[in-house]
Amino acid sequence: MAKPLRVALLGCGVVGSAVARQLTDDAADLAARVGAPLELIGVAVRDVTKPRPESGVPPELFTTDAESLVSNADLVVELMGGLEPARTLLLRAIEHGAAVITANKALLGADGPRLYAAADARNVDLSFEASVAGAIPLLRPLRESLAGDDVQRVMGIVNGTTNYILDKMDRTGAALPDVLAEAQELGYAEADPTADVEGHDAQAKAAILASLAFHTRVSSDDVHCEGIMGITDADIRDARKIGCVVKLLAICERTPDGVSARVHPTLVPRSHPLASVHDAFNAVFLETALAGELMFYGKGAGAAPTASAVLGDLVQAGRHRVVGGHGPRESAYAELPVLPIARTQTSYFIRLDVLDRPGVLARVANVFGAHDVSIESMRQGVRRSEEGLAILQLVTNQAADESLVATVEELRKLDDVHEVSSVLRVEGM
Ligand SMILES: NC(=O)C1=CN([C@@H]2O[C@H](COP(=O)(O)OP(=O)(O)OC[C@H]3O[C@@H](n4cnc5c(N)ncnc54)[C@H](OP(=O)(O)O)[C@@H]3O)[C@@H](O)[C@H]2O)C=CC1
Ligand SMILES: N[C@@H](CC=O)C(=O)O
Repeated sequence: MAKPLRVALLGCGVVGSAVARQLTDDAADLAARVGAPLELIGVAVRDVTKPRPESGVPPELFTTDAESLVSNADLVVELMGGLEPARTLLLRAIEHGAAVITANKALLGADGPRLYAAADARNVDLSFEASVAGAIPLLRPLRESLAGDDVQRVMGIVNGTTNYILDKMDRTGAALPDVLAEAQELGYAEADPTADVEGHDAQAKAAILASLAFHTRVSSDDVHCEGIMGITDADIRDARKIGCVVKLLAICERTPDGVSARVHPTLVPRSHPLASVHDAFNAVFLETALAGELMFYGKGAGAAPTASAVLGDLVQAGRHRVVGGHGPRESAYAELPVLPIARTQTSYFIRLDVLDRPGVLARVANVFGAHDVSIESMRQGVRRSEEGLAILQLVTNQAADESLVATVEELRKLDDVHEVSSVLRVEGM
């Protein structure tokens, strides 16, 4: 057995506590797998007086001096979250030659290439399996197993909180704010849950996935993002009526013109495997040139599942310290253009409240035709006779998003249209 490896833990919240607990409870097995004991030398937190019995960390190991900690460690595990001071601390740890492990998708989505380059230059491991889809082994397959294949499409549910909320709304009819509170209590939501419900957490994960899948530089700002706060009970009911369920999807595509990445609420047919992803579970589909279709499924959030991914990275990085070698590198990449959402091919579900009068269907259809958008299906809903309105629910065939946006704009201006009451994208029909 080699001499102990010094581990610095930055953060001891939901995930950090579970990692610390496992480092103590499973010390002997982890040491055997690494080939050296993992010695926790300190845990950086904001408040050293906060009791954290669940972590099993002796009180004397807590510190607010994260900088000294990272300068003295062989392995640094960052579970604080946020951009700063996490970025500065990780760069400092790399500079000191420590291998770094992080679950911080916000930081990687915003500034991943800078960290990848720093780790490569210093020849140290930078591992971040837990940053996307929690416990699911997804990034290592992308970085290693599929390195010789061409990934063409990544489509998945990568935020546990919003899946928990949408699934609960679908299954129980509960209201969004009540279910969000539950997701927070269960430890799925980010410290600021707006990152979950407004789609920014999934946006950062989509940037990481697109960068790894297509070996190019995609940052969070390149990812079109819409959250779930606008999803209403009526949307959930409409989805049900047309045999769909609403999911927040991250979709990354390689096209002949470049790459695209987007996150938005999406209608998914109930027959599609993603429709059966319940609670805080995540699932990701990959379509590749050689392997064909692959699906990854598992727990995407929560203390223990996320700790599993972090510890996997820690064991691998520790092993490299003991026997040599290093994990995959990310600083060699193509500079592929990132396409705006306007040029992405997609389908829309549109709900219209129209005046029920002769010729209305033809006039509505003309608007679609004028923008080269064809209608896949149309359903006329219950007539609200006192207002003389009828509800039309239409699903389009695939078209450029800009044509679909223009179609909706023109529908809004049509005299026959009282209101465009819902617009959602559809995938997997
Ligand atoms: N929760 C989950 O299911 C998942 C989380 N992640 C990611 O893991 C990371 C940690 O998440 P989570 O455990 O939920 O977060 P928490 O908010 O529960 O914990 C954050 C911890 O970091 C400490 N901390 C925050 N800022 C500082 C600072 N400036 N200096 C020192 N310590 C600091 C906090 O200290 P104190 O306790 O004193 O406030 C706390 O212990 C995040 O990047 C998150 O996105 C990834 C996958 C799943
Ligand atoms: N808040 C995130 C936690 C994991 O990344 C989520 O809900 O998925």
